[in-house]
Amino acid sequence: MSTNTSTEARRGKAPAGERVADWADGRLGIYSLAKTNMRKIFPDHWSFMLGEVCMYSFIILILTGVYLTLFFHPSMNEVEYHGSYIPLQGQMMSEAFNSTLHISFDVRGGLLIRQIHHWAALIFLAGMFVHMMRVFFTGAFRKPREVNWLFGFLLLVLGMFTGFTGYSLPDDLLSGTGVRFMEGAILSVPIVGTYLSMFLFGGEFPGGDFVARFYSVHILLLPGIMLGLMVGHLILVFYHKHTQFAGPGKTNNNVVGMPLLPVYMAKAGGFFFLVFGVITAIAAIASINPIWSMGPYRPDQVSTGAQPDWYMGFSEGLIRTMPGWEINLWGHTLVLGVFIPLVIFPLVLVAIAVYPFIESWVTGDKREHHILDRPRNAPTRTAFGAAWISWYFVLMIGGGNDLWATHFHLSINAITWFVRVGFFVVPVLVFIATKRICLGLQRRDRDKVLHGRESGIIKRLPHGEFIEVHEPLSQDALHTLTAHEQYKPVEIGPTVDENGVERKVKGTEKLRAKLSEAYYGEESQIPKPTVEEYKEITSGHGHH
Ligand code: HEM
Ligand code: HEM
Repeated sequence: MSTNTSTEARRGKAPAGERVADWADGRLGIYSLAKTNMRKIFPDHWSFMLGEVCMYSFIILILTGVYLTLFFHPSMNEVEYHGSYIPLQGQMMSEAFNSTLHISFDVRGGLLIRQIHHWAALIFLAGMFVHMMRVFFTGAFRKPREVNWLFGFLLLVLGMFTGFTGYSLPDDLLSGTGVRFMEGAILSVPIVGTYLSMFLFGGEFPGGDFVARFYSVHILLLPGIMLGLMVGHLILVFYHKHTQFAGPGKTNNNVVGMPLLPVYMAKAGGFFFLVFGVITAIAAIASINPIWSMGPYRPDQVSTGAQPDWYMGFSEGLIRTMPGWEINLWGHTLVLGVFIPLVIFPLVLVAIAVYPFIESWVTGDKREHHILDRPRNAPTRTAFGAAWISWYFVLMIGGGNDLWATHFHLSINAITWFVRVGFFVVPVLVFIATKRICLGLQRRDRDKVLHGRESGIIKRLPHGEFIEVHEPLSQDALHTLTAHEQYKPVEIGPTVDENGVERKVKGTEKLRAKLSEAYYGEESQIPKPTVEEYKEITSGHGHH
């Protein structure tokens, strides 16, 4: 203490900022925390900004959501409308709908904030979708990041349900139709369906409770869990350190990039305002969910062109295109036309969650990976990803079959049949095409390494032959194009033991060997050039 006082006396009083920092360090240990973390290196690539888009749109959702809670009344009590929107004057409606009209027409900045909230939700989910694709196609989910992939997956699913509960709140004709859809799906569950529905709606649909219930789920429960998961997600990104693309000087044991402070923080701060600005500009220009033109919800009415928000479109597609099968058993009806889609719905999503574990089982690869794959170098994975996306989009076409029919003058039955057939056929075609494209790109890389880049310069040789001059690649480019590993498929191994006794090969072993062959067999990768090949061609014997 005395030394401190004497140093202080010698130097004069420390600046206020330093004193505050010292005060905080004495209580929170911020110096050592900052020392270890503030200089943390982040690699640079545009696709690493997608995670940030999710984070910023989530923050925007919280900020605008809080503003909306100040004026929104989560109640289904009937009231008569007396606001400034003339066409609905005197109509009976729920307080929820009434207050959303009030937000839209009478609260200062209300409509803009509502629109920002809704657009941010759409962008949040799109951001998560694309971010997930980035992580998937580059193999960033591999060890040690599988748990973080699961955190992300939960964020995606919870995000979808938060969005669903959100757009159900205003209690307009469109949102009510969406909730009715959900009620139908719940009712199709054998034995417990009716009880579940009674429990959720507090009696016969729509009852008088669901807006209030969805409200607590929407503003507290789900965002609370998501916030926790997001913090966990980011802590894990910090803990594992970020992955990076292959390149000179980049290895599995280092990270090449910019320090968190000041460079990355400055960029991230700017990027937050950019995302906020773009969402606000969209919200100010493009109308979204104009509930006044839909009117209040009445269970005996359905709005035309009813569409859920985009991320729920695939589930709607499942139901709209499924044949209306029903079976009657002992006086009970099992509505397979709704129940089967209800079962497929989580399967489409769970396929995402389990993928990292399936891939590591199939490939037998248990090592850590911090260098990302170029999608072309993992053709089977890339093909699976593309097939899954095509599946999702085929179902989305099914979800909007009425709009496709009216906008493109098509028969609704033709679209339904297209989706039914496409559900099985399109992913297979996309899988095959993607794999071929990846292999083609691998061949091109091989060619570039061995023969150089096509320069577009045509030369005529003295004897009249025309040739295109190929320029050799730089050492950096050569490294990047040949840095990927090429695996060998896992094999079943000897089927007789050391005593010559035949052992039983398990079905799972056979499956694994088959799948592994599909991942890394001869058909699934083009051998990358070897040093010998390169030397032979570039030593002057080659012709370019
Ligand atoms: C992941 C986060 C969230 C998503 C995806 C989301 C999505 C939505 C959507 C799509 C709507 C319908 C908006 C409309 O009227 O057109 C909505 C409404 C609403 N949200 Fe959220 N929201 C989220 C978080 C929050 C949070 C954290 C709060 C409050 C703290 C909140 C409060 C509200 C309120 C009060 C409404 C009803 C008012 C209205 O519909 O205009 N939201 N939300
Ligand atoms: C609220 C939603 C989410 C937020 C705020 C978020 C945020 C982030 C951020 C900021 C990063 C680091 C920068 C980057 O790589 O983009 C990251 C990395 C990561 N995210 Fe997300 N993410 C979300 C959803 C998801 C989803 C849906 C998945 C996958 C299902 C996922 C899986 C991952 C993985 C595995 C990493 C590590 C990638 C690497 O080190 O290369 N995240 N996330």
